[in-house]
Amino acid sequence: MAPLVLLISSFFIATLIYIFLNLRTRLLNRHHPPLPPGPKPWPIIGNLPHLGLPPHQNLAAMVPTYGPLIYLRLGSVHVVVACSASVAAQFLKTHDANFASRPPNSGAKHIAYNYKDLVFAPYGHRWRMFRKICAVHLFSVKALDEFRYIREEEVAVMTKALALSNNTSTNSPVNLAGLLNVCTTNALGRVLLGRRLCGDGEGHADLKSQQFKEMVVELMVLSGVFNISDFIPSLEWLDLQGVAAKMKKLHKRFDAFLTTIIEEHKMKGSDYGSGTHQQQDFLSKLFGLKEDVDGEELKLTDTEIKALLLNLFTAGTDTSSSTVEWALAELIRHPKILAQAQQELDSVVGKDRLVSESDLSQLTFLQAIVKETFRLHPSTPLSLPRIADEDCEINGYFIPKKSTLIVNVWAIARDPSIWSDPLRFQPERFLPGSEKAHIDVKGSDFEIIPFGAGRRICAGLSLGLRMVQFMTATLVHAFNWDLPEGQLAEKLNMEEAYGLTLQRASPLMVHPKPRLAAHVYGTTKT
Ligand code: HEM
Repeated sequence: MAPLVLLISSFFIATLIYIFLNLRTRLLNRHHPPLPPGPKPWPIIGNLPHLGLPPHQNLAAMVPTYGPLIYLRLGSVHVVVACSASVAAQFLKTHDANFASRPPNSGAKHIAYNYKDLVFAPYGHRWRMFRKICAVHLFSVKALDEFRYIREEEVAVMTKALALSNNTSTNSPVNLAGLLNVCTTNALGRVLLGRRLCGDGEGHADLKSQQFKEMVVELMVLSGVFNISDFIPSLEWLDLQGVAAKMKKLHKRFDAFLTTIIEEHKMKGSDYGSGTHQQQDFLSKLFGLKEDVDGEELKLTDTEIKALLLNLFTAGTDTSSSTVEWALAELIRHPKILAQAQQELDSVVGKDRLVSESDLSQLTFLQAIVKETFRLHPSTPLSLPRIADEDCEINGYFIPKKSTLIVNVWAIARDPSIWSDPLRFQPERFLPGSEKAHIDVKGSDFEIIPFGAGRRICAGLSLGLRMVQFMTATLVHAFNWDLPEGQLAEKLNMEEAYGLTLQRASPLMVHPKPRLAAHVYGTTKT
């Protein structure tokens, strides 16, 4: 009986909230400029049914009807969606200080240690401290250069695994995403913890690493769900989609994993490195933190350390590896572009060694390919949401305090009023002398903002960009690419699966064919 009473009273409360919100909206519209246009909301649930799957595509489809600034009411929450570069710039540049925090959500509560992390920390002291620590010890040019050898070693391991896959008698195709993910996770693992997380990097993954990858994928899928309880808090106790229960279970697994890592690390001591490389890993640096040069307190608790590691491993692996997978899929579909990129690489690097990170600045065409991939396949198509601290006005529309801001990065980068032939993969548009030659992906050109923009722009932009460019360059340079027998390049499935990150609906299965001198791959004795 009790659950029925609770259910009825929850709906009663939700109905009262709905009536109150309707009244409030009318009152707001009387004293303020109007809210932005948007589809008519349903009672109680508001526009939740309008989101559909995948939401970034459905929201983009609303632009011709409502324009580039759309208002939705999701349950009891005001939501505004920015779907053009100029509207995004209004929010993330002109009014960025007002949108510097993230809205409350079940993922932050149940998975990210109840907002004790960096990604969901409210704008303030803890967030600044996390950003400062990461900026100095992980993402500065000095830190990136210090750990360059690790990324180069891990990419070489992946290259060897791909070359070896070509020698096997089974002739089964390789799941490229799997190896790319192992590569990014191990490169990050060695920088953060001083050790690999996924087997040996050559595809012989152990059970633990398989479980870790599954946890990251599950986190992305759960974080991408529009959880009804986030929008109708009175229904939270019902957990209608079962999302909270799954999140709590996942959190327990992550926490056990991270607690073991921290305890093992404390026992092992802080020194890491071999041969000429004697750097301390990031975790050891975190343990040693006390205060910075300005005397500001920078000491982190164990919970904060686990929350930060959780952020870095989840935000920093899948995003980069899936972007490279999309890049390769586009290049396989466009053999002329692939050949042109290989020509550039051969002339800069030659055929007697692998690409090194120091080559990247000379690879203009390769960089254009990476930009074009970020344009068509941004790894977080709806970026990460922000929340309005105060009421404000954008383009003559009223944006109420506590509105959630969604920036449709995916739609902006396909806007036909900004991009010519927007659905075509055309890296030349970014080459010197072309229409978009000066456009970059680092948050100041709002036509293409795969890393977001403003104060909460991606903390790992410098690493993510380097890693994507480096892995793409290596794969293009070291191999020609065949599809499994019977599959035609022009018919390659380019559908998107839905999650917080933009995965391919069907993983890219390939046969890599080495094209450099044999000794380069490390599979033969020189
Ligand atoms: C292809 C690579 C990547 C892409 C496309 C990407 C994209 C993004 C986006 C769109 C945001 C939200 C920005 C906003 O609110 O405006 C974000 C935030 C974040 N990213 Fe990335 N990311 C990538 C790689 C990385 C890497 C390698 C790391 C770290 C190892 C990382 C760590 C973070 C963190 C910590 C935040 C939260 C920042 C904050 O709230 O202050 N990301 N990323």
